[in-house]
Amino acid sequence: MAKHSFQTEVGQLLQLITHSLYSHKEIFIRELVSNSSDALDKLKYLTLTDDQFKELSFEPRIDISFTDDGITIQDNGIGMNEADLTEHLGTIAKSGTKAFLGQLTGDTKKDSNLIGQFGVGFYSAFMVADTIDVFSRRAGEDQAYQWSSDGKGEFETAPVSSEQAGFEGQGTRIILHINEEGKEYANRWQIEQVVKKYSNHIAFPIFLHYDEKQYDDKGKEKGTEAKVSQINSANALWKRPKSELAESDYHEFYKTIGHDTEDPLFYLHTQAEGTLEYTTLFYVPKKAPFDLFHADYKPGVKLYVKRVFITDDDKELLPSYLRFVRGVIDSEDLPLNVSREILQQNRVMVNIRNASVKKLLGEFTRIALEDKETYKSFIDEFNRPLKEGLYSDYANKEQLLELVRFKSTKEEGWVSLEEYKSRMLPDQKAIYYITGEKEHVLRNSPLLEAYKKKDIEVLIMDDEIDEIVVPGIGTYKEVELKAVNRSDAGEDLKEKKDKKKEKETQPVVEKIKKALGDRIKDVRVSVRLADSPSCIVMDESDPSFQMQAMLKAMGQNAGLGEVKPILEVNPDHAIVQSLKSVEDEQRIADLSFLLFEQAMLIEGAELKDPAEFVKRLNRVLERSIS
Ligand SMILES: Nc1ncnc2c1ncn2[C@@H]1O[C@H](COP(=O)(O)OP(=O)(O)OP(=O)(O)O)[C@@H](O)[C@H]1O
Repeated sequence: MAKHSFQTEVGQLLQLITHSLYSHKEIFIRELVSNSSDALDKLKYLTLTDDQFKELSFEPRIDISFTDDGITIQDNGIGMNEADLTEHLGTIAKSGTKAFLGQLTGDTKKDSNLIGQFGVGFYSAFMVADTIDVFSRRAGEDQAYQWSSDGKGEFETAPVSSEQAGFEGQGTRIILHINEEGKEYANRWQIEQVVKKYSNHIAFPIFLHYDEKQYDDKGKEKGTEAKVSQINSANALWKRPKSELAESDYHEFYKTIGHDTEDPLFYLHTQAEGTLEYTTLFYVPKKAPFDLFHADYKPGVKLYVKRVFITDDDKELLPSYLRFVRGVIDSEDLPLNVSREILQQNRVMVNIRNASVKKLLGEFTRIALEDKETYKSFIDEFNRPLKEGLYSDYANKEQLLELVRFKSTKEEGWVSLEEYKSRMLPDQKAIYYITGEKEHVLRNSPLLEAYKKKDIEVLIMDDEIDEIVVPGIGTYKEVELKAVNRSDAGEDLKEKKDKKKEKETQPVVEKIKKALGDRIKDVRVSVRLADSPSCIVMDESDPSFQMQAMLKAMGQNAGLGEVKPILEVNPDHAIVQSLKSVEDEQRIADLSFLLFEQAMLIEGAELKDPAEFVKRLNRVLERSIS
């Protein structure tokens, strides 16, 4: 026997599973059955598309039986050789596993939800088993192998004979030597109930082997008889008429294909007939999948052709901004041997994809109108991917603009652009927004003072994607979107009297400009300030502070040079007023720099030279108390 150690993450995950999923022990059956079903799907596909497997006589099935100390689950699917066993049952292939494990809090309830989204798979069986033996033979290979482990850090693999494996041909047999926790499942009724609950609509038959007690005429036990019965309905759920399906059927099926412990937020079942015949069953999870923002996320939609599984690893079945959707696409018109490479150019596939996007966006729109509470939960989780759609799915931009939500200075919670537009003041020229990292910093920004005073609503955009997406929106129903931290948004606020003030304050502006020199791009008289003496804005053509930080983080700031802000000063503020009469160079410099540096600080920007700032501050303070 060859000894192997589990990848560190597997060890951690095993620990967590046993502690967090305690109240959901039964899911081990769902996970093992789902793995068997995947293995059958894979082999079925090969028998239809690969010459090497076309002759294979193959009646896909899953068998569950009992041994003296446990439960056995067997399938005649694709199987695994020694390398597969070591890799698939010794490591976790999912990207971002480390980051995921780092997110866990130690709070059982929260962690069990997170683990639900992560998908525990095979390892969940260690909740109910002291040791697990896996016997497997890969389709097309002669040698069978055994994998054994007690889930405590190591596992062993070895070649075995057909007798030892317990079967001829390809497939996998998993023997769970159950522990105290697992005992309750080692009977016919429990297994039947759990399989019906989660795996009724797995497309392959599941047979249960059990001993039935026999009685004589007098009702006395005379022995047992071995029986086999099929315990699931083995039809693809999505193919059944909607009228025959209850919400609970949809929900349990979701838990199987979505590997989730919770019900979905909502689902959408479409059976299209006509020029193209296909079925789609889409689910939106309650919680965002853990890998939603990982570049190598696992897609959630499986493609079938006439109920034959084709792929679950195609990121193009839906546009990437809808990658949180789980479910099934089943086409009657695609060829079975459609190669995954040409799928994207296939006319049928393109049509199904476009129609699916329309259907999904239509459903989101309906929910937004009819079920505010569900829509809020949806936006809480999926606002950001929807915003990605604004720049990646031009054809549906108008509809996406109605779906995305923002925070606002006028309302608690989420607001839509439509709501904003309906609240605009009669002479308001644009939809105003402010971008930045932290909501509370934005809400307290001096840039908002004039808008507050004039009762103009401003959208608060603290999601880092806003910075990239929103400037590209341009207009919403012919109303321009304008960032208030941009130089030209101030123009809109200007009134006649401001022109006069601008003129009067010009000498002060010149003084400050001279004092600050090349630290700033320009100094201007502000119309946006009410209480604060100064603020910082960026020139129309320059990237904002966050954009600069983002470019820097991505290593793309080379050639950008130093981007300088524009300083705006409040002509009515006492500090600015006082500068009119100050002649002492040092004092002009101190006050000018303090106006500039405080505006930087309030925007959350870093000061170039904090020590100098403190010296200046102290000079001014000293003078004020002497
Ligand atoms: N019965 C089986 N037949 C063939 N391969 C299997 C079987 N069970 C597991 N495997 C292999 O082991 C891998 C790991 O299984 P595991 O259940 O841990 O995760 P998964 O199924 O890939 O992910 P998840 O369950 O979260 O979707 C599978 O992807 C598959 O390659």
